[in-house]
Amino acid sequence: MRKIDIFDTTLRDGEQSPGINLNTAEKIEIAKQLERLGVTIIEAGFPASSPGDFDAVNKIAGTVKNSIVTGLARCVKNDIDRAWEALKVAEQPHVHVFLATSPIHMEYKLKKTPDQVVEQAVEAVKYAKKFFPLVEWSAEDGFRSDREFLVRIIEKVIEAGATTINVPDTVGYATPQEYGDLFRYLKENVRGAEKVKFSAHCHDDLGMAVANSLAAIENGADQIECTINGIGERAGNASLEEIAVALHIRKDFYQAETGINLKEIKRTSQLVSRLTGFLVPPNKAVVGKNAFAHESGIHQDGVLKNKQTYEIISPELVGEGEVPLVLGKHSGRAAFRDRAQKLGFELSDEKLNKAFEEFKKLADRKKEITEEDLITLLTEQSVSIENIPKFELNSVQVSYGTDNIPTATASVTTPEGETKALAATGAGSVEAIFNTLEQLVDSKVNVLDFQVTSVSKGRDALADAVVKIRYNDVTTTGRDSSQDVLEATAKAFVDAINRYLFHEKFVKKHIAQI
Ligand SMILES: CC(=O)SCCNC(=O)CCNC(=O)[C@H](O)C(C)(C)COP(=O)(O)OP(=O)(O)OC[C@H]1O[C@@H](n2cnc3c(N)ncnc32)[C@H](O)[C@@H]1OP(=O)(O)O
Ligand SMILES: CC(C)C(=O)C(=O)O
Repeated sequence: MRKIDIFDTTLRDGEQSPGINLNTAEKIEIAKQLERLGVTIIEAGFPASSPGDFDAVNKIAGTVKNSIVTGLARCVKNDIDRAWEALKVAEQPHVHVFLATSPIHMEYKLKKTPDQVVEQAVEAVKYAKKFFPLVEWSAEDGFRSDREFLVRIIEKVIEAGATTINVPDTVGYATPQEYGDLFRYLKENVRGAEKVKFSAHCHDDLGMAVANSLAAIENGADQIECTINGIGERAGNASLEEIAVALHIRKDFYQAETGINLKEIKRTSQLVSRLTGFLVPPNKAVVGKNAFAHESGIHQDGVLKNKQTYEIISPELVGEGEVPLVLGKHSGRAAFRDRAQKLGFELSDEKLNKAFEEFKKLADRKKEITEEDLITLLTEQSVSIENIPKFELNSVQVSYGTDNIPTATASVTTPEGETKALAATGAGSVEAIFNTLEQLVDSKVNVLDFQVTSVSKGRDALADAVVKIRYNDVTTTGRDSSQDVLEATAKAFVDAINRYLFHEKFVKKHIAQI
């Protein structure tokens, strides 16, 4: 297995994301977590850029012991001096100097000829070498640079003492094949290439940063520069977590390992997200909330039979806790049964099917089915009155307005199989429902108590209604739930009547026998 060094630049290039501004304490917290994660190098900042960055780099250099700490510097003496001031306390002082090598950057940005750029790079590396044992030199916009010029300048900076050569795709323009090919070309054509590490640094403008980094590895790169959650300038950098996990899962193909403690990945991602305020998209590979969540019935059925049918990464690998199967509108019976059993419900097939039908109806209307929703649905089925002719509520409709008399219309199927519909008014919507249903069950019903509570949180929460009645001298309590408060109320009322029927048919008989 080849060892690939992970150079984390979350605190430097990552912090260049518009909208991110970390203070020293936050940077130290992230650096300590990166050390736990096992990255080889932490780029802690750009010491010459501000007193705050200087302070953060200096404190991190004095704190972190198990990863190399580096800082960025232009090919300018003052930048290198500031970097040395900040980094001299480090265990293995390392500096990262850079200079652009593409025609467009040299001509328009630096306003220098290629010869002047070579001279400036060499001088800077020589100067840095006076202080730092480890000097990385980056050819900024290296991918868009002329290959022969790259070979020339890289040979010169190696002679000047550079220990790592970084060839960035600064603007995220490369394709994997081209970027890989560039690494192969440089490794084959640069004199002294075997004396240094070659590093890749990719941006995600075309969404290819990770693919390009992996292509560089296939073609001889020894180090990858990347960030947690892929944050960074513009569309960001290559995601550290994706690269580390890809190399691990496909070690059969890449034959390379990073030394990253994969179990720390989730925690690191969450910390960076919290401190930067950059939320991780739910569908983000490896660290997204949905990265291990299976929602569709066919997938869930497969996963229950054998996880590997649809899961190439186990959540535990990256320190993610157990991820329950998502129950939603695309789920099937297998996942529903599995969750019901995990929640401790032992339902007959008939009751389970009934609960599943209710669940599907609810899932069509509700974005997220919570555990409380499921428990409510399953409890209803587990205590439901089976095998007796009973009332079924077919529909209920309420007309309400602040200036109108509330009117409810309801339709029920009676225990005898007859469909009846009626309308009645009331002082409020609930009373109108009760008055209508009372007429449909043909006898006086006293409502002794009535309560509605919400089962879960949010504006689309399920409503749970409880209605206690006195009906033909028997007291029963009905309960039902629905996303709509009034529908839950009507169903709970009908449930109370059915419990009376159950009482008459079974309980009374049972009492008479004793
Ligand atoms: C690809 C990358 O991500 S590179 C890193 C980018 N990161 C940053 O720029 C963040 C920190 N930067 C800063 O705080 C500031 O830009 C500073 C402190 C570095 C410099 O600030 P200023 O002195 O005001 O210069 P300004 O940013 O306006 O322009 C950059 C200057 O550096 C020059 N320069 C750019 N890159 C390099 C380099 N690698 N080596 C030497 N000079 C460089 C530019 O040509 C320009 O010079 P000019 O002023 O003579 O035209
Ligand atoms: C400083 C260099 C490595 C950089 O960030 C880039 O080229 O994107």
